[in-house]
Amino acid sequence: MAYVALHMKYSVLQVESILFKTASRNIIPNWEGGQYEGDDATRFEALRLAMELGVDYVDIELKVADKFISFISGSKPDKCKLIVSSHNYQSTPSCEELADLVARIQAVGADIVKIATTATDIVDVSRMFQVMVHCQVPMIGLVMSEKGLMSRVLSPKFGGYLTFGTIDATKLSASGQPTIEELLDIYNIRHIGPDTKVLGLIANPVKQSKSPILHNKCLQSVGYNAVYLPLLADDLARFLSTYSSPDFSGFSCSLPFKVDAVQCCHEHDPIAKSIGAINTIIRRPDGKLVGYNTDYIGAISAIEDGIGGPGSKDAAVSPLSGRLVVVVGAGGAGKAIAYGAKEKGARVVVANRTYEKAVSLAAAVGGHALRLAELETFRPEEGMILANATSLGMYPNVDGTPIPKKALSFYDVVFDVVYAPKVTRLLREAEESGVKVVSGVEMFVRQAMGQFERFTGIEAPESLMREIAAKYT
Ligand SMILES: O=C(O)[C@@H]1C=C(O)[C@@H](O)[C@H](O)C1
Repeated sequence: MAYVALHMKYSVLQVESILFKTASRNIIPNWEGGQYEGDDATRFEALRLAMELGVDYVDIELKVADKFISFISGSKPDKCKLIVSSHNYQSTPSCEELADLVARIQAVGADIVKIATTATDIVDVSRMFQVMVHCQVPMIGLVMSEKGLMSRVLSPKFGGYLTFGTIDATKLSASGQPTIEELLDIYNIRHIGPDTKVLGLIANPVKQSKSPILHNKCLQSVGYNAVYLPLLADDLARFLSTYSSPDFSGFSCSLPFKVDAVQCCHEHDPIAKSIGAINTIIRRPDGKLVGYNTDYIGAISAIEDGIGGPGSKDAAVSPLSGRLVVVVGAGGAGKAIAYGAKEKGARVVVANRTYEKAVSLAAAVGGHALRLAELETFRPEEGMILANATSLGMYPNVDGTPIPKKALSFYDVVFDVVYAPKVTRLLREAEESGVKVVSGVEMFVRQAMGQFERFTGIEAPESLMREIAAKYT
């Protein structure tokens, strides 16, 4: 498997096509987590031949490095650098253990140290970063699995010698590996260096999000030195306290952390405080975390313009005024929509799987609560508006929907916060029932505009955001 390694030298990247004998798992020996079951002599001979053919690097496992160096009896061409590697497919050791491993690899005569571990929690990556920034020799430090992605993209920021990307997304050599195209075109890795700010979406799941493509393309368009990452976290507070550097300067916050985020922030925008949910966290230079909610304006303005046409969000009297809005879901997005609908003069009904949460949110906005099952027959009046604020229908569970199709004809307008896929089962069935629909893509773009301006202090490039959202959702 030919590998393309993105080689960072003083943050100038050279994309080099390098044959790594052991880079691809199907020729990493099985005792190092790969699939190669042959003998070392055959492997060593192939590496020796590769050096003769002029490869820039040869990568050999620490366990057999002494044996390999004896095998080539010191006849390594000066041009070829020897990478000595260690793979851990189960976990990421402590900083001390990683530092000890660096020393052991150095001691066998490596030109470049390479340590690849596995993240069981996204905070594991911070230990690799700590060892990399203090390493006195060229070092490749990578943390495998989806939770380790930031180690691959931020390698140039923390002094990594190179990072790996696969040419074909269907043929990874290690879990969580991005493609070369993603590294270059989405993460703009050629321009990542020690001063690059880190932004990202803290959520679980996170793979479905289009925020990375949206924000990274817009950051590049305005020349702002930051990269936006999908951050698959298990605990919001632990993530924020681990990555506490001012360089980690702004986050989108989504399922399931929008309500937790309130307790994690030191200060809150008044609207976010009233809603009781945060989808945008800004770390000020003094280290304080400030919470905002851009879902509110994103969803409500999308629904208003969806009901009354473009510009209705600015009308003296909101098209929502006096209407009955049924909000399905009492989590972060549901709180934002229920609060926003009330602010716009609507009457609010909240339905939620956990009825007590529906009762609590309904009480907060002076509305009523429903059990999910009651949606099937709930039809107190004409002209109602339905807003789905659950993740039902979100990729990959695209067959989910919060309400039976036959009940959709009770509504004038149906809105879905879910934007991946762009046309959810709920929106499809609403259209089939002759109901006006408002896509979650509208909310997604509008809430992202507010976030972008908080992240950068620069007005969001709306037309570019709409172009990207149209292309990638
Ligand atoms: O990228 C997403 O899917 C996130 C989804 C949301 O609901 C927003 O509040 C976040 O800001 C972005």
